[in-house]
Amino acid sequence: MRLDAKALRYMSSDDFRVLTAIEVGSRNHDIVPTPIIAQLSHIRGGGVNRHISDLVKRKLIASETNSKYIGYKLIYAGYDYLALRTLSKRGTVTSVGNQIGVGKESDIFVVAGEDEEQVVLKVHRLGRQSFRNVKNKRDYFRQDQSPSWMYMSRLSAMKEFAFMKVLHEHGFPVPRPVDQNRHVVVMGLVDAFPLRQITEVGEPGKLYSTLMDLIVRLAKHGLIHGDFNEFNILLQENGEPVLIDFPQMVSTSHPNAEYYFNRDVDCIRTFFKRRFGYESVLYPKFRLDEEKEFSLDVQVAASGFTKKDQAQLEKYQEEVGANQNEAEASDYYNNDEEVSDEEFVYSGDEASDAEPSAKGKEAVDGGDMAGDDESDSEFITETDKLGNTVRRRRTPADAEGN
Ligand SMILES: Nc1ncnc2c1ncn2[C@@H]1O[C@H](COP(=O)(O)OP(=O)(O)OP(=O)(O)O)[C@@H](O)[C@H]1O
Repeated sequence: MRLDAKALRYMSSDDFRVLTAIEVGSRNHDIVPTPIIAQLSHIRGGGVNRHISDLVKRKLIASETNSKYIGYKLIYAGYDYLALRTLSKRGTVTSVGNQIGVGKESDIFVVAGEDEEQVVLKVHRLGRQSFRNVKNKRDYFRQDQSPSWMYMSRLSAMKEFAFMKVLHEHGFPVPRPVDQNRHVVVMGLVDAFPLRQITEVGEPGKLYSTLMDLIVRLAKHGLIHGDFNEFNILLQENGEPVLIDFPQMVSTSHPNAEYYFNRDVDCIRTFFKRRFGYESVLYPKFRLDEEKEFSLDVQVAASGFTKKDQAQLEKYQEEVGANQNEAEASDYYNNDEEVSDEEFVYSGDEASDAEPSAKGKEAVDGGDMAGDDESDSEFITETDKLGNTVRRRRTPADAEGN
């Protein structure tokens, strides 16, 4: 995935007006005809054609023909540009740096934020891993009938940001929420390793209790993570966990709340047994009569991420099987073949019906998802300050011997 921020500088404000006009026009048109683009961008005459062909060349939009006319639509990169431009105007992103992660449905970058501080930029890309699973995928492409992938990615980013905000405000260990626009979330950079990469901890019992306490504390606040596992928990050097990803977070009043709660608990139990040989007879049980301290689920709904949004995302997750436990699903994702971003068109049509699939986490995590294979030279196993054995990706600093 490319997120070539340098190219932002070479975009004129008219280029952006045309790009924005296509975004706006997409609400009512599968493919936006040139006269509408001219009208929405207020660029008259031949000017608009020049900008359009420029944007096509830069692969920010794609041209498409239907039975009546030739029109244009945004593709991934174009949507990225619009979000980046907004974030940079707000000053929450000042330059784009390196990609540090590829999730199943996101790309993660470390970028400079306000005052040059390093922050994480997460670009949501719903649909990337799931084309082959979706039963009614055509529905997602027809904007007039149901949400497009672009829209779903935006909802997913809104959800992540809304939850991160309320959780952060209530002292939960999550990254600091910085900003959100379209399908992009900006958050604090957490200096930690995913639990998935930790092969040994000093006191597994202590960490186990901390994590179970976190599950219970969330429930007391009206929430269930729904995907509480070694991929979504980062472990800091002081031994404290940070939750980074909550795509499936649901209210404790959700009809399947008990199932999700138990699955979170089981995930941790299974992981601790397998990875650290640690087992405990003590583990939390779901209790609806639990005295709720807060109803964060209600606060999230009030924050702008509505119940309707939540329901739409849930429908999507059911369709693609995304509410499958991530650890169980990892083998499946590893088998996906690589796909180029250009092939992935958001709204649409026949052309987007090809089946691009996940790059999968392996693009960044190396062989990690496939198992515990330590032989990958992309990775280093070392001991951190707390005596935990951790496995991490090699950086240029390692090559320089720093
Ligand atoms: N705030 C952060 N600070 C540091 N690293 C982060 C942060 N957010 C994400 N990462 C890194 O990026 C990786 C992927 O992030 P995340 O789990 O949010 O993406 P995702 O698309 O939801 O991935 P998946 O669904 O495959 O787990 C994480 O495992 C972590 O290594």
